[in-house]
Amino acid sequence: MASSLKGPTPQQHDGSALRIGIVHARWNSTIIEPLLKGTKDKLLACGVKEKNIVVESVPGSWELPIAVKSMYSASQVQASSAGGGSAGDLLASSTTDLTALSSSTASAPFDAIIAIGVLIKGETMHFEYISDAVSHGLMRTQLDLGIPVIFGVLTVLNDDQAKARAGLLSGSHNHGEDWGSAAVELGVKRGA
Ligand SMILES: O=c1[nH]c(NC[C@H](O)[C@H](O)[C@H](O)CO)c([N+](=O)[O-])c(=O)[nH]1
Repeated sequence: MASSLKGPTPQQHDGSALRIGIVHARWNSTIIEPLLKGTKDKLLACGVKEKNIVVESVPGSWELPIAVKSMYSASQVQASSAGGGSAGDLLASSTTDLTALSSSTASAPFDAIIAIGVLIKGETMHFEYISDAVSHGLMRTQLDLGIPVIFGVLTVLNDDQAKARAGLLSGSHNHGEDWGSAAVELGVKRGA
């Protein structure tokens, strides 16, 4: 694969005080799983504590914006009722369904939320409509809520493009790593 000028220039930031949410779709799970692993591994490498990473899943990418909003809102409600508290040691890391969030996740505000999905072009216009709606929905959610929402949605034209961006092909890069870095950077800068 020819080398490209494209790609982020990540910065080094200390994520040890951050609380990060991850919401991922279950569609195309053979691509979702390595993306999720790459994201989590990068968060841990940046010092984010395992117990401060909360993971939830939804059926597909269409549900990501509302799931991000629900994750944010549930943590805000719990944080206010529990008297706030730092991101510190208040959380149990768990892979929970969205409905379980309000009961199972301890209270502390999120510093950033990462939305992960994989949209692969099919025969119809379904791909275009979902891609457009989800990208605009996630952008609106972060601006409305004032919390960084990292765009971790692949919109690809075929399976090989998806595999390449999940780091599954020889010499390919797992884009989840970039999303983890972005979440830490924005989380740190937001709290600065
Ligand atoms: O995450 C995805 N959801 C997809 N559809 C499901 C959609 O996101 C919703 O979950 C569903 O429409 C129910 O609301 C996809 N396709 O249809 O191709 C896809 O490629 N990726």
